[in-house]
Amino acid sequence: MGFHPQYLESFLRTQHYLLQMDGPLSLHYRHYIGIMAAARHQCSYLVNLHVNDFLQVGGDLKWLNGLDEAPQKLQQLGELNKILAHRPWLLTKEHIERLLKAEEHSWSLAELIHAVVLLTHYHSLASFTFGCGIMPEIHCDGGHTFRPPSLSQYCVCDIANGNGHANHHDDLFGNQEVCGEVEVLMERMKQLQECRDDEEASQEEMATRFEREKTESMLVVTAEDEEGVPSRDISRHFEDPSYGYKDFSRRGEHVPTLRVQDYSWEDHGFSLVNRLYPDVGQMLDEKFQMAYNLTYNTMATHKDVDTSMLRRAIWNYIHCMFGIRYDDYDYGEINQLLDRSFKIYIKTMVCSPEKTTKRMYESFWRQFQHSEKVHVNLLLMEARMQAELLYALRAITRYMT
Ligand SMILES: CC(C)C[C@H](N)C(=O)O
Repeated sequence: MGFHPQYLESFLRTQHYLLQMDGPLSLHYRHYIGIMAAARHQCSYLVNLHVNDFLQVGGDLKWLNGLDEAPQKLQQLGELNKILAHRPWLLTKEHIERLLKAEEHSWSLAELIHAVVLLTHYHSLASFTFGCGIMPEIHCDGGHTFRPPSLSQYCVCDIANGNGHANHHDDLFGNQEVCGEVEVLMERMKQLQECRDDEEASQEEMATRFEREKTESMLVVTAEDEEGVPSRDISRHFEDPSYGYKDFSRRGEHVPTLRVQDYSWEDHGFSLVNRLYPDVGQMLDEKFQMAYNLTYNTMATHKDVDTSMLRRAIWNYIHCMFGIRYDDYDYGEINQLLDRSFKIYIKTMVCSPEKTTKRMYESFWRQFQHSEKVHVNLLLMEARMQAELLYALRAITRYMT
């Protein structure tokens, strides 16, 4: 994240507030919820971090044996954790009610909002972590080091010699298709910009385009079908493998549409969070805006480019996978701007981040900078967080009214 200091600041401020500052939940609960959320995606890196923090603030070692050794109140959060992580559109006010009316194990509304924000924060942070190839340290289970792809263009000998340019590797990477990738993309953006003005699609046509993109996004195959090697670390105790994104995408379940007109972060979610957990709504809002608007006006080596169309396509594609529709957006643009290998990366990173591979990371946008790929990861992470939050907050609103 250090590539994007402005964003990093906003991220750290929010995270610090959620974990350390005054809030409805006790400190060890906060870290434990972080562990639960990261474990949903088997993210050992984040699990390890929060296990340490959990113990440091006096958390009970026993709880780390698994959710069933934690207090009933936390156990009840397990269901919400699962649904939020994999099929948030299935959340209903009944789920909320069960948490709020559980007699002595009840959650207060404020506690629940705090928990929901933590869960969505750590689900999406797990996406970012895997998306950037961050692994536990080399001495830990599942750990190995990460070499930035930009380095892979160089020979170790070049670096040792202080020879920064990949001269003799140019032919290797210089095949035609990869070479023109950025220019082709820029040309498409230009064309779309021009067409926008003279051709208005009907409401129906726009709705059809959304549905088509949503259905297609479900069919994007994320990873080789083999199951991952079960990890031996702590996260296995929390994870219920019977429930994942894959289950429903395989069965081709229908994802209902949430129209942003009916429930949006700006008009609905934001004020609900702010009312129940002051300041956090504001911080999240700033962080979303920061990620959405962040630009350096560059495309690989090209400068002074307006990239808003491309960034919007990425953001809206993620929301589209979650069934969230913006009536005024033409989803036809997505197919023009995001190619297959990019979609595979996006879907894997957002829906089953633990399946992201180095190869997937390297296969998309090969001419772009490493920092630009991290930038993509920020967009994916924040869009995912907002999507999950929207569904959780909508269920809470429905319960309250
Ligand atoms: C994600 C990238 C397309 C972002 C681009 N480099 C920009 O500064 O806007």
